[in-house]
Amino acid sequence: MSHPASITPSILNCDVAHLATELERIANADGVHVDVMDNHFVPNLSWGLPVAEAVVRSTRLPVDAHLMIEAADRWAPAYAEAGCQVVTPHVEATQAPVRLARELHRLGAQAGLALRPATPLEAVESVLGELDLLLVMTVEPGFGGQQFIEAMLPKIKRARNLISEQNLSVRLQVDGGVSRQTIERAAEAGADTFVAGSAVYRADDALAEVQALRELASAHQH
Ligand SMILES: O=C(CO)[C@H](O)[C@H](O)COP(=O)(O)O
Ligand SMILES: [Fe+2]
Repeated sequence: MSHPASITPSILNCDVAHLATELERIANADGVHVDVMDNHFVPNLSWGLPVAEAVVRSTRLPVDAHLMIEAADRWAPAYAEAGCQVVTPHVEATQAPVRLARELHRLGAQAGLALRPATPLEAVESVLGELDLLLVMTVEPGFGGQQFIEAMLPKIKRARNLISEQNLSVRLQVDGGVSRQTIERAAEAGADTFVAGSAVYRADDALAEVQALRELASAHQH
């Protein structure tokens, strides 16, 4: 069974000079998605722990940290300590996903795990039971504003099947190119948690955009 559709806007391309105002624009969202990039795991540098802490302090919404960084085992626990509700390192960047998930739980956070588009689901199959959230990337990680990779839809379906077969309640998140044009197909395929960056922040009325995305997703969930 899917969870009710959650919309978690990415603040990657918001106006960081006005962080508090930008967070108010999405006050009706289900969470805030903070993209951490280290210019090694991905060819881009965004921000790290101090900004994640500032976001946690500046919103009442739960914060999910998407860690596009190497040495995830070394750095991910600090995001749990900073008050992020969900911490999502990449499976390609952790040596010990189970130990890391358990460490995140011990620190009071939920444990996520993300997959690059080219990483097969088999990489997480045996550790799904330790997770609260599985993130299937629908763009190559590194930049906002890219086009949704349609070829990820079968992977989302298989991820949903794996979660059901193992009788788990892991959230299935999609991230990258999610908009009114793509969210229905992602929901149909089995996603229940939707990151949308440019679609929300480029809208004149971000609150209305969040609501529209949620309604479209809900209408297409199984
Ligand atoms: O992880 C990411 C990029 O690596 C971002 O979360 C994602 O790109 C959101 O932006 P958009 O909705 O514009 O694609
Ligand atoms: Fe992200």
